[in-house]
Amino acid sequence: MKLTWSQRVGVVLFGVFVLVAVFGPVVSTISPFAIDASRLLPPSSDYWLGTNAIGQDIFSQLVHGARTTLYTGLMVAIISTLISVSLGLLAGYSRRLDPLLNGLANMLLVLPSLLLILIVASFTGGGTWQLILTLGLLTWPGYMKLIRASVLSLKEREFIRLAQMYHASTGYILFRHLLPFIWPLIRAKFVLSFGSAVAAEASLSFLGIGDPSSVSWGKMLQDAFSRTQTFITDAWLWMIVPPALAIMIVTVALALIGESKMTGNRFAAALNRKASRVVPVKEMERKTGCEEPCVDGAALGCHLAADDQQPAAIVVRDLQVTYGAKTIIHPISFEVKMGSITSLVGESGSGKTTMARTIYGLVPHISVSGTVMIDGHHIYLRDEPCTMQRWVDAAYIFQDPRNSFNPIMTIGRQFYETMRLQSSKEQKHAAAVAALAEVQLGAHVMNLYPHQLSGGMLSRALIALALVNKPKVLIADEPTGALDPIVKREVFDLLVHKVKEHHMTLLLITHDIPAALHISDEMIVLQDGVQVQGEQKQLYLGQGKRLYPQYG
Ligand SMILES: Nc1ncnc2c1ncn2[C@@H]1O[C@H](COP(=O)(O)OP(=O)(O)OP(=O)(O)O)[C@@H](O)[C@H]1O
Repeated sequence: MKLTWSQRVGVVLFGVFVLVAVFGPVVSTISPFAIDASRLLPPSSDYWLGTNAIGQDIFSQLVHGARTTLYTGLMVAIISTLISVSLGLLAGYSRRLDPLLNGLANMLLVLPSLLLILIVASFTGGGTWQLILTLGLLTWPGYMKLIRASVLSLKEREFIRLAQMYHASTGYILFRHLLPFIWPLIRAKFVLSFGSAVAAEASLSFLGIGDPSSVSWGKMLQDAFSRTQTFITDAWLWMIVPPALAIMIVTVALALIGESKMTGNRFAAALNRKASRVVPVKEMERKTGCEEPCVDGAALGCHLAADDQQPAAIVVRDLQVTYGAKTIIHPISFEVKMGSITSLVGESGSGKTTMARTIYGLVPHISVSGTVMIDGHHIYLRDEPCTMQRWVDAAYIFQDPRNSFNPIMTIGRQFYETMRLQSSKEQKHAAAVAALAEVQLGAHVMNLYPHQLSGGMLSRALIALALVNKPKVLIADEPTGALDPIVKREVFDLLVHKVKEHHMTLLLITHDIPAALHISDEMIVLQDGVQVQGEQKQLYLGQGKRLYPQYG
């Protein structure tokens, strides 16, 4: 992690006070409570910072006070951060818990926090731990709402939806996929909570709500301000300035460490790259006793294509997709034969992506009616006894390769997560390297992050990722859409070559009509969510040929 100069200043200043808190009480031989000197002595070689109005050593109080103040700050930061993060994650992720947790946070936010802390602290007594708990339990709502908002946006990403679909546990999704994205927020929350707790502890001790049995910087200030001698002599110089300066330096140091440049930029960068990695599944092993599809024509989900009795890899029957009152896909039926290439073409907004996502099971049940089967497995049948294994039975390539990888994980790690056929790390590594070699990428790519690869390399890596589990069916949504024409053609050819080499079934969404006509066994044309047939279809395909001659 590279620190800015201001953060380095913050770390050095804060480090000095941590050293004082740890070693100061050892160096200082005088007890902070001992009253064995004259009153209001100015700084000298015996009493480095002088004495207070009752003859106690101010240096000793300052170093012992550092311990109390920093300990309080640390504990409050830990408690408050833990509560913010866990409640923020739960509220953002769980629709059921959100109203309750968000309502609680809103309620605490509208109450005047200082007044609330004062009331609670007065009732709980003046102990250090009472103060820590009061501050820790009342200062979480602001960041909790920030974390909740981030999770609400992150959970709409493809990689989270896929993980949910394949029954990855909530804990796995929260810790492996969401937590890394909100890590910068957590870091900022911790550092800023620490600073505010130091200031709050000082303020409460100054107001007389603090632990009477321990010494703290706030208590030193309260002591100084309560004596008139402080102001009628020069004593304010050593009674008020040292603790006030210490509080100021520690809070400024923490503010510098937690400044937004460290947190904001990385957070924004992480969030701005839409992370839609493929399948992060832990718990999707095939259930035992599951029938092999299409062994017997009567078996569940088994279907033979009508024309030549070749098994159908994808069966779509009376499929309709509706978002609210809007019908995106009107009832449509078709089949894609095993080992064939079918292209789905149509104008922008005609529903191609919606159709592909629906076939792969990425659209909520509530929006879908009709039947979809992949390799004999129903996609939208509840209580389906034999669930399809994604990336073994079928794989999906998203539109934009740069958006298809999690930006904060190496390519290698993303390969490992999707693998289901290999058990040991060595086997996974070997399979990933072999898949990358198939698309002419070297093994070094495994150690790179997505931003270190060009668009063409990412497209190839995505194809390799799709191939690594040897799926029977591949659905590719404009896999070359974001590339320049030359690389586009190279990647397109590579994809088709690999599909044929591995005898896979390909459902391809593309705007490249001439290329689609060249490679496809079947063409499906969509217009406003309706399948176009006959003369109208030929007319559209003919127009496409003329409009996009560069692809021909
Ligand atoms: N989640 C959604 N909620 C509401 N409407 C949606 C949603 N997703 C897509 N749509 C609508 O569905 C229609 C079809 O969108 P879709 O992305 O499937 O088109 P497309 O043919 O793939 O377009 P393109 O070629 O530009 O990618 C559009 O009118 C779009 O606004």
